[in-house]
Amino acid sequence: MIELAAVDVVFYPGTPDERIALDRLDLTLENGSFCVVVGTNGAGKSTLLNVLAGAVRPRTGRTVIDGADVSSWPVHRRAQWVSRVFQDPMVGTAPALSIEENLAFAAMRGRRRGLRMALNPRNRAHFRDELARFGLGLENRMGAAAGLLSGGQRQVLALLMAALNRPRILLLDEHTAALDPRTAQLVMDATRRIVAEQRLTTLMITHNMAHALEYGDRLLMMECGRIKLDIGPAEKPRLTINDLVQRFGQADDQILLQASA
Ligand SMILES: Nc1ncnc2c1ncn2[C@@H]1O[C@H](COP(=O)(O)OP(=O)(O)OP(=O)(O)O)[C@@H](O)[C@H]1O
Repeated sequence: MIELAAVDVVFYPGTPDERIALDRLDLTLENGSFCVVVGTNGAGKSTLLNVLAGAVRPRTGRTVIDGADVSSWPVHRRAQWVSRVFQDPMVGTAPALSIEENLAFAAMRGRRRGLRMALNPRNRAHFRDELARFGLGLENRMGAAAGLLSGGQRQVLALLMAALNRPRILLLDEHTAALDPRTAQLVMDATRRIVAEQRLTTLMITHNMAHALEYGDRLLMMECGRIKLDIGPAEKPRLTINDLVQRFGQADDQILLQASA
């Protein structure tokens, strides 16, 4: 279970530029929950993910993962439990390393062993099987540098790397926003499969309202650093885009535009 309790994040406190990014935010995520996070620009969504990853240290509050208080753990220590896929496909993979080396690095995370050890025949066979499931032919290019892949292929690799060691929480930060619609669909389908197969506790930020409705079993709407709406598994399947706009009281141009896209 993931718990955030009374988490406050304020940038530039006490100055004219003060920004309250998270406002005494409480959140509990059950294990295996696939939670979608929506909200307007500046609502605090990325800050929420940054707090969970340890990239932003809150002014107050606690972050607890499966009973362990990780509030003071830096990013690298949390990396064994927390995986993240970013919007930019170039961020999650090392371009000069081959596909299999990238995967081996991901497999090594949090363990004291060398790259060569992680590139053993058993792991290689596992990487090949996992890559083959995407249907992109990447399993036949395992020695190719990741930098030679398309953005969509790199994002698939980043997703596979993020999920490889079954993290305690998977953070998806608009991970399909930079992809063309067809590739975005492929990555979303892969996301759904991986999350379901491994029962990964997942938080996914999206500005795509169709994705917000279609994926996940819980939906959070953030506004001004708070959770404005929290829709659970019983209610979410029945939600429509019109419901969302009405219930959020938000005839917001951005949301309406993306809903109709
Ligand atoms: N590193 C930072 N330094 C200063 N202010 C920041 C920083 N990160 C976020 N903020 C501010 O905190 C608030 C929340 O930002 P955040 O990026 O979490 O919102 P968001 O919901 O992810 O927005 P978007 O949808 O545009 O990505 C905003 O007012 C933003 O300007």
